[in-house]
Amino acid sequence: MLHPRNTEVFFTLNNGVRMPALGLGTAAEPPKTLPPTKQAVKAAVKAGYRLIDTAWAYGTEPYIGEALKELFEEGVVKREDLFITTKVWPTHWDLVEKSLEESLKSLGVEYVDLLLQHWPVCFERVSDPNGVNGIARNPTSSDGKPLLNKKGDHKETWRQIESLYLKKDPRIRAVGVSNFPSEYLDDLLKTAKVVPAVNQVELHPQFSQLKLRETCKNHHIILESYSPMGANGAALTELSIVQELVKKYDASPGAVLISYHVRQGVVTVPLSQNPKNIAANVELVPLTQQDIDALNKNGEEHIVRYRDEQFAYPVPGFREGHERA
Ligand SMILES: NC(=O)C1=CN([C@@H]2O[C@H](COP(=O)(O)OP(=O)(O)OC[C@H]3O[C@@H](n4cnc5c(N)ncnc54)[C@H](O)[C@@H]3O)[C@@H](O)[C@H]2O)C=CC1
Ligand SMILES: O=C1O[C@H](CO)[C@@H](O)[C@@H]1O
Repeated sequence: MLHPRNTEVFFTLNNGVRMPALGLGTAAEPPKTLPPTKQAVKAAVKAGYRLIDTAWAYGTEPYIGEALKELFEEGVVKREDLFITTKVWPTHWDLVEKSLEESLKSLGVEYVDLLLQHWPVCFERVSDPNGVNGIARNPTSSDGKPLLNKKGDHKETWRQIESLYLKKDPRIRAVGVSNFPSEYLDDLLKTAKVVPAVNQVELHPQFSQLKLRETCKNHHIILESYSPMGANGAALTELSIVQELVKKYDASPGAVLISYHVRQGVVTVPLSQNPKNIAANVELVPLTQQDIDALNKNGEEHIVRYRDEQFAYPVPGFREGHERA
């Protein structure tokens, strides 16, 4: 039986915008900016990817901008065929429009398809010549602890995002959040005028987040998985339950891990700069409901969060499993 490729699957957001199921992740931590990002974006688009996931905080937007310029000039793809996501970092919790303007300028495009609130957290803004556009990405106090803005209100970020959206600002087609647990979504929705279209969170067979899946389903919020390989080191590709499916379907582990999401209506954005892996992640493996249930069960019984952000510890669920601080 023939199956579509993961790059050929699209989901419809709660405002009617179509979002590709598979995208390319481009996270980096400045000042380790990543020129290879440019080549990765070009390889991914040539392999059929239409979604690029980035963020103001990654520092990779200028490299993505260079790749897009060349892809447009070479006639490989048109802007309207792509779906570009960027995000507002907690340093800009009350400066959403400025963040959007800086991202658009770096990307060299007139609009993004999806603007996300990166975290339900507020930081102090501290000057740093090595930061992103002169601002420290992860400001810390003298004791090394995250410099949270105690008077900040993370719901202000959503108010600013939804206000741009409600004004029909042509620079954004859809809006959403990231790293919102169920409790924060429920709270946001008490006052929100716009229901987020997407919630991008860590999600994979070692962290299946069944409660959050239910909350998002009830509100027609599409879930988007980050760290689908288990972040740097791609530990999930070695997981025995994944390896069993690799054998069962004669597939690559990357394809199994991506198909696990796509078959559940979840968008995912693996990071890779390796053309072989970029191509491998495209193959849709016809996992059965039984396979998916087993993977989800594993992710409830043996939870591992691969991303550990100390600044997020005040957010419910982000401290569990992490011993420091
Ligand atoms: N909203 C948020 O707070 C976050 C968003 N993200 C987004 O999600 C993206 C992906 O998440 P990451 O944490 O970067 O990790 P990931 O789980 O995508 O893993 C990346 C690692 O997997 C490897 N890899 C990729 N495909 C592979 C394959 N087929 N076989 C073997 N290894 C493979 C890569 O070489 C890299 O070392 C980020 O680049 C970013 O765009 C990531 C973290 C947090
Ligand atoms: O999106 C993100 O990626 C980084 C890792 O580079 C993480 O801090 C952030 O939430």
